[in-house]
Amino acid sequence: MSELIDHTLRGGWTPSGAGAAPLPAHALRWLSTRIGLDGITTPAAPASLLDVPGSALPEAARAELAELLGEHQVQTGATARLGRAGGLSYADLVRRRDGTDLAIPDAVLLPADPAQVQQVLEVCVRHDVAVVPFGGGTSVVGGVTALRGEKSSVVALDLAGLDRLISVDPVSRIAVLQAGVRAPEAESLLAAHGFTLGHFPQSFERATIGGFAATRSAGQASSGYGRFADMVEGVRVATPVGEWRLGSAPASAAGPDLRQLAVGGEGALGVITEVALRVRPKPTEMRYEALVLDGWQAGAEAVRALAQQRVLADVTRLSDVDETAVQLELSGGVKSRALRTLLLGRRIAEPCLLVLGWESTSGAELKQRRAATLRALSGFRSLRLGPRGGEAWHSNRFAGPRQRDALLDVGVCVETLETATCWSRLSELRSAVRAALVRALEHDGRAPIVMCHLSHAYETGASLYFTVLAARSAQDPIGQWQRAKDAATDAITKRVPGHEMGRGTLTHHHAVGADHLPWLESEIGSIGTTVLAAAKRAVDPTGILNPGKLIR
Ligand SMILES: Cc1cc2nc3c(=O)[nH]c(=O)nc-3n(C[C@H](O)[C@H](O)[C@H](O)COP(=O)(O)OP(=O)(O)OC[C@H]3O[C@@H](n4cnc5c(N)ncnc54)[C@H](O)[C@@H]3O)c2cc1C
Repeated sequence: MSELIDHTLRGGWTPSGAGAAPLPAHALRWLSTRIGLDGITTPAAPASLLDVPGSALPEAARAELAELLGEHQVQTGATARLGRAGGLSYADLVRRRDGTDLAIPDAVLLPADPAQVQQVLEVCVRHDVAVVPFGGGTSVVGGVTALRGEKSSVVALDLAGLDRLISVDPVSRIAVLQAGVRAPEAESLLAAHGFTLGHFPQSFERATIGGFAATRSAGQASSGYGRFADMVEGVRVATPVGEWRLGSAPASAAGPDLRQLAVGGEGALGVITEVALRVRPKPTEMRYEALVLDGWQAGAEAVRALAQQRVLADVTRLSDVDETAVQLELSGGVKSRALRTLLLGRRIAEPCLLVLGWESTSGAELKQRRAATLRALSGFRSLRLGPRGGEAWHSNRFAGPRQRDALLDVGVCVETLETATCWSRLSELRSAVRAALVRALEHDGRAPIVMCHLSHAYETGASLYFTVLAARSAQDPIGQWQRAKDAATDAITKRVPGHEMGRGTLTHHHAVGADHLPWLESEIGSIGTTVLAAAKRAVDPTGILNPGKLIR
């Protein structure tokens, strides 16, 4: 296991925590002035100081599981259990820091292969033990919170042992990977065969193949490679009623696509043990560059043009004026001052950064695709910054979680949320969510920083991803964020007059988990929740799988 995936490491993204990306002094000063930090620091509590209740796993179940997996693969010690006590949302991290309200599993199970996963489920059915499938543990929606539901004990089923590349079919370009393979390992296993998955979410360093499938994840290069769900050709799933394999051809009309019960099933409808994935030749050529457009509306129009003319770059990411300003402020220095002067000279009043990235195995093809993208943008007033801005984004693309550790350390409430909608409602949705977040987090006359970007574009619409920075409430840090999240989610799900749906989706790629569950019916209707409950009864009749997530 690499250091990065040591699950006992829940207080920081890497072993060096905030030290991995310390905030420069100028950034801290600026942040203090903007959001008013009052010096609250909450370092992550060492595991030894946390109160961990004894394991409630019945001895008969523990003994049977130990016989099946081996004594070392059934862990009931405090450190192992704390390491799987929740995911990595802001609320999870705050709880982990002050050690309160942690839902701690009674044991951690470490099966070695799909057959053992199937047998574990059979034992857990017999002993009526709840099972939380655990991949990289990077869920930000309470997906891996160790809820017991109606069961008296709950185990975290850690899939780290399912870490193999099973096969590569270079002719069909399909690779079969086990569910516990983490993204960096998946990329290096595939690179040995000349392939890539092209799935690069910000949680790349820690998240797993099974987690990506179970949550319908989307990576930063989704415009080129597609969302994770688009890559899934087939799945092997362990369920309490037996093993289920789905996906025998690239397309099928044999009824509804039941693979989608696993892809997006969030561990409530089965444990994914293997995934057959479409892979692509590993690119040898890359070009990243940045432009600045004037105003969100113009930027969104430009990305819509790219999507509808089908000339999107593989990475297409538009920051709104607030996110662009923060990026400039935090980078500071001579270069950012020079850029501000340049923007003023070009009369770009509301700079919105657009990062574009193309990847290919052929220089000529890349050139052609880049030219098509830039041609489609020629009707929009923009300032071309060239490769430097794009390459800077590319080399820092996984730095966000490290910076979050540093922000948490200095008392910032830092959290993100995401949604998606069609182009005709995109700006209305952005304004409504932004306003809801600002209202909910305004305190003592100080407004929070609310930033937004668009990083997944489709012909019919796009995603919106919000990042919030506010001074953390010393008395009630979790309630402070929960009220803001509720307000934003209400704004997203609110019915639009004349349109029987909400303004946007509850979640574009973070999934439902426990946190979004109260709003799910507003999106899929009571028929939708009944269908999901019926599917669950069919595959998990005693309800052991991931209680309280996705399905009530
Ligand atoms: C800093 C940060 C940045 C992030 N950036 C992105 C991003 O860019 N794009 C994105 O899509 N998401 C992002 N996420 C969210 C998260 O990384 C994704 O949801 C990811 O897909 C979860 O993978 P995981 O292996 O960590 O799954 P986990 O967190 O372990 O589990 C997630 C859910 O899937 C279930 N599950 C896990 N493995 C299996 C399995 N084998 N079978 C059945 N169910 C399973 C769990 O029970 C849980 O409900 C981010 C999270 C963080 C903390």
